[in-house]
Amino acid sequence: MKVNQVSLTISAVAESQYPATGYPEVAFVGRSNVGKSSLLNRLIDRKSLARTSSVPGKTQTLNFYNVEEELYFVDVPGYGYAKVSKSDRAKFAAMIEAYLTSRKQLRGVVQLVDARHEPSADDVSMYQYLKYFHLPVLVVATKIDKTSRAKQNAVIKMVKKGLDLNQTDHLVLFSATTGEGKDAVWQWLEATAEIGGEK
Ligand SMILES: Nc1nc2c(ncn2[C@@H]2O[C@H](COP(=O)(O)OP(=O)(O)OP(=O)(O)O)[C@@H](O)[C@H]2O)c(=O)[nH]1
Ligand SMILES: [Mg+2]
Repeated sequence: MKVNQVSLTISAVAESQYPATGYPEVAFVGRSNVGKSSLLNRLIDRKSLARTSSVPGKTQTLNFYNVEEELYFVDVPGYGYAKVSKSDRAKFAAMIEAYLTSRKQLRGVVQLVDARHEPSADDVSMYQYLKYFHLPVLVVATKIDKTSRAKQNAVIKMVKKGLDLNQTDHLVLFSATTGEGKDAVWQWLEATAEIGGEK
């Protein structure tokens, strides 16, 4: 999909603030600093609409991006960041949980993992959690630009095994830096959110 119009509708911390338009939604989850906001920017061809940072913990709210008045991308705070205080972590967890488990418009979740490392215990928990609630998941192994081509098959194996990836879920190797994998992510998004449009 070629995105012409996209804007941040709201940075929400409570359900009452979620948009009421009823468009399908896709959420982006993953460890802090894994590259969620960067993936989002790459998908919509904007350099920095979603704020990114080399310091983990940048995204602290549920950020709803209206894409072409057709769907929302929801940028979710990262998990597994040790420097976030315990009480803040509990707050984030409750907010994310409420959203993932009760949002009717949520069609699927893009879960990011770092292509350079085995999925962490937090990654595994998150994947199991999403599967428990029967949410379709696209696993994106990102920062693939930091891995040599020769190792790509090994990355696929490592991620599939680490998460015990379900047959029905897909895996895409991705780089926000080079754009590799972008079309494959869009294909999944369009199919999952049931939206049309040319790329
Ligand atoms: N080389 C490379 N760097 C990346 C890629 N994606 C993200 N980064 C870098 O990783 C850092 C974190 O990226 P963000 O997109 O802010 O990560 P995030 O998951 O949104 O982080 P939080 O909002 O803190 O949870 C930034 O310095 C990005 O430039 C990628 O595909 N390749
Ligand atoms: Mg972010």
